[in-house]
Amino acid sequence: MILGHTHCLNAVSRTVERSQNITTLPTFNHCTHLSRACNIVTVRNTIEIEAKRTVSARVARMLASMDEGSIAANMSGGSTIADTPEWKALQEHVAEIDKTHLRDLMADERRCMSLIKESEGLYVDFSRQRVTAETVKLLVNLAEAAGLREKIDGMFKGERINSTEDRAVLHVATRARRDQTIMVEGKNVVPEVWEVLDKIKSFSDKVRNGEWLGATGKPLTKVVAIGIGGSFLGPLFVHTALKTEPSASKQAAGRQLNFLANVDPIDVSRALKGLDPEETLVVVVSKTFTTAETMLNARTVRQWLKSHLGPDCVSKHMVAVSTNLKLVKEFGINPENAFGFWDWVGGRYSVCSAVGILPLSLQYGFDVMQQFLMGANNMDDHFKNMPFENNLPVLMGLTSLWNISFMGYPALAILPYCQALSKLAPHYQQVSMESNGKGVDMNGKALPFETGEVDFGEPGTNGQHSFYQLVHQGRVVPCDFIGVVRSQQSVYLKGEIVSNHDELMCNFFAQADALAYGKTPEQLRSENVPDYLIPHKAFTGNRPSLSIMVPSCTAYTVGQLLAMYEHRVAVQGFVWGINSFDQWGVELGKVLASKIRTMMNQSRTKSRVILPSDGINYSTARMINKYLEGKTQLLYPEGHDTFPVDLL
Ligand SMILES: O=P(O)(O)OC[C@H]1O[C@H](O)[C@H](O)[C@@H](O)[C@@H]1O
Repeated sequence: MILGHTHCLNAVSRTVERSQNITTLPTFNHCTHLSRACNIVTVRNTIEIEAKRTVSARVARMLASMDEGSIAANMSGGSTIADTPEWKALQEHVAEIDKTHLRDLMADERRCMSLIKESEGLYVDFSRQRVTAETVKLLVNLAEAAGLREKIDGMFKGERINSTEDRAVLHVATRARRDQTIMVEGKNVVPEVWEVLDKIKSFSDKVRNGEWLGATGKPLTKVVAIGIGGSFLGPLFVHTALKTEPSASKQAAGRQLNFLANVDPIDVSRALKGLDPEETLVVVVSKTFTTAETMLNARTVRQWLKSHLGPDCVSKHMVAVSTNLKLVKEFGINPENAFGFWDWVGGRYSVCSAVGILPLSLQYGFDVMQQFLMGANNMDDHFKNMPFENNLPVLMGLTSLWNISFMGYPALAILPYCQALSKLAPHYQQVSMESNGKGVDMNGKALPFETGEVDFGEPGTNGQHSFYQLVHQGRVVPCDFIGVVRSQQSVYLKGEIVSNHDELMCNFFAQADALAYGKTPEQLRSENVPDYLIPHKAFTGNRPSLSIMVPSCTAYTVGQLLAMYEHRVAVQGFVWGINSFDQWGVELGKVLASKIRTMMNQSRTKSRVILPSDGINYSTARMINKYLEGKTQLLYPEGHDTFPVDLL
């Protein structure tokens, strides 16, 4: 019992020490280290007393508010990765690292050399992480204790590692080479993958070369991709990355790809604005084909097409990407015009399936997208085969886990110094936060530590003029800096001392060192900064970051980056012992929205006031009634569609 307490209170103390630098405190009611044998009330009192002695009043208050139930609920048996000696060794190692400053660590060139990895054309520099060779060794030990190698192999072998949905996790198969073999339950799935890819090539070629025409005989040069979440963010990331890439943009000449994700009618209006329905092809992208937002948007756009082109236009103007071909047919899309994928591809991991490859091939041509698939496949091979010490996604996953679980830094800023990568952060937000934002392990046991990280980001240098202040002098937020050697676009003005891209990259190099080194009061004094300003102008430094440099931002390297970040998330989840491939946390809100939808319909059609007795709380009922009073939307006119004003 004492051991358990000591361990938990160490975590508490560390967190409180850093509490100026983090957003949330850990969930102490997940303390599984409390001995089951001891009396629950005594446990709580002991922690309270200890906590008051060792940590701040804020944490003590939190602990005091824990009820017996929450402690008891988490005292079930079984162990987690946090019970292993390898985890504990890392916890103890934190004290060693706390004695160091990055300023000194960076002076050790041998250390830096061992932390810079060059592989697959990528240059990845871990030297500004708060780690030493010893930390890496301990992290690799932890990975081995967690069975990381077996788990990676299990994923590639098509084992049903998504246990709560009883599914394999094989997005790697969607970018497999034609001659690769990836078995799922005794069957090689690669031929099926290529059957769909061949169909995408043939269809996108026909649309692009004018063989496939719209209902009125016009070429379909505009594409609207309707989808949300994983059926949107990955394709948007890749589309944004390739827009200004010279060879891809040449292929896209005269073509346009718009996305429609939000159920907000404003998004409908913006996605369709300026489009001629006669020249527009609509791709409905939904793994399930049941997502409320996507289906309402699909019905809305179908109506927009029909109202302009007549009732029979759907077969020429609408195609679908889904695993649910039955619902595609019921929607009215010819199954011949549907592009399938499989339940072993998770939504947020689906950009390499038809979800991304169809709309992107329509825009850039299949050959460009094949380069993208090859880049992702290259990173898959690297991830599968490379020893942990030189495995880029493994090292990224382990160092981020170190930051989150041991150093107490729960966020990550993704800062590409490349405008083309501006949608990496929103995409990665879903991949990371939906995958690893979990509270229980694979067996449903509450975890004694928090998982997941808070991801956000903006391209540099924009972020520098926005939120970097906090990152430099406020909370500690580990950063991923991503730079590109050769820009997609080159500008070098006569008379300027550097090119525009060099100017951008000067910032990329500077920011990582500014975070690591900071600026001391002594330095400021030597610059004659007045005393009263010294505390304001000092930078503590010692703030960790990762620097990634890619040779150029092409379809191939974008594929590599995508897969590297996907696998980073898998590594974290595998080591924490959670299921990174389900997403039950998104369900509750959907169920409540559906309940409110029914009430809203009754209220709109029968002018009925919503009451708490309808099974809704007072505050929500009152707020909905207030909304309904606003009369921003009148009763739906019988038999008429209303479109956003812009599209009327
Ligand atoms: O592709 P769909 O079935 O329409 O799903 C779209 C999205 O909706 C869900 O709410 C999930 O949280 C996402 O993981 C998914 O990508």
